[in-house]
Amino acid sequence: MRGGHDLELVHVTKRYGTSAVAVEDVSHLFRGGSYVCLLGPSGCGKSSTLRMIAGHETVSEGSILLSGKDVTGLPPARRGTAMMFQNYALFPHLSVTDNVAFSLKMKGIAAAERRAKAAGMLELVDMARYGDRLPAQLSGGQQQRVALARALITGPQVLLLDEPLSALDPFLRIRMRAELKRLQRELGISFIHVTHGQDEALALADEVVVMNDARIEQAGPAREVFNAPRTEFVARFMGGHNVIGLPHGRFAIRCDEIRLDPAGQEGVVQAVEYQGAHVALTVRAVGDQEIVALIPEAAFFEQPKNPGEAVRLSWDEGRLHRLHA
Ligand SMILES: Nc1ncnc2c1ncn2[C@@H]1O[C@H](COP(=O)(O)OP(=O)(O)OP(=O)(O)O)[C@@H](O)[C@H]1O
Repeated sequence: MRGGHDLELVHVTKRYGTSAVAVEDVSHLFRGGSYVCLLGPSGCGKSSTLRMIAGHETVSEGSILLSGKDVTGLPPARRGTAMMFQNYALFPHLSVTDNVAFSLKMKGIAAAERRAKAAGMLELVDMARYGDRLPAQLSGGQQQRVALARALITGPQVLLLDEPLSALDPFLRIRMRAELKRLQRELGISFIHVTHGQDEALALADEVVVMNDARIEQAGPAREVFNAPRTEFVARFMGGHNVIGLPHGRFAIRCDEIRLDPAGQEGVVQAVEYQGAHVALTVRAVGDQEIVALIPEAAFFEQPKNPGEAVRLSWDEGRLHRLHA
């Protein structure tokens, strides 16, 4: 069933000039009110997809529907979407309030109403005290909140975020991540968030859409994409998995499903990496395959292993996921 503010891509292709396709025949339904992360390596077509949804880039073939209405040819301001850019793109000479109220001014809304609405939005992003400052007088995280308020003031059904956290330091990134999720829940609109980061996608998304080479490789709930990668690319890109070649096919298995077991397969430790809660053991096993075992740290330090040592590994056959080409 197609709900209220579903966004649908129907056979969408993007070509830049005569060069190769950036997005190839992508069809996907983004459910209204969901937090979706578009994830994939550099150049796979994430930003192009987002920019086409926003209307900042033309669609070469196919169509984009929002709430069942074809918005493919509409200008950005008339689609019901809003975009928050990676560099925030704030006007340096305008105060925070005027930046947030800018699109309302363009629409001819009276000054008093603009200021009231902007104040409400600044409240929402916890920036009410900073209305009179200029962007240069704010920290990166604060500028980002202003950019969010500026995008949200148009009342979009879908907010598009292009790598919104990439300019922040790791500590702030985790705080803003929680903030984005809270906002999305409170507003009940869809967020489509482009990221390189697997952790970020897993932490935020109701749905993870993994792109590779201009196409969607896998889409689904975060837990499903992580636990049951369909292809070798997804298994490797999401991380946390081994890809193992066995006589009956190629399989993925989570690194934390591999255990040290005196009755297991033989291998030689190549590397030992302390990761806090776990220790990652890289082991060269049968057939010269590298297998990473994540061992809980207490268990590891009961019987520590060093590079060059022989170990034995095992796993439950039932935890193997067959990979498709
Ligand atoms: N304006 C443009 N003109 C020509 N080619 C472009 C343009 N924008 C993007 N491309 C090409 O299209 C492909 C997809 O680019 P896109 O920016 O959508 O990828 P991305 O997944 O967002 O990458 P990144 O994570 O590095 O931002 C790339 O090969 C890129 O070089």
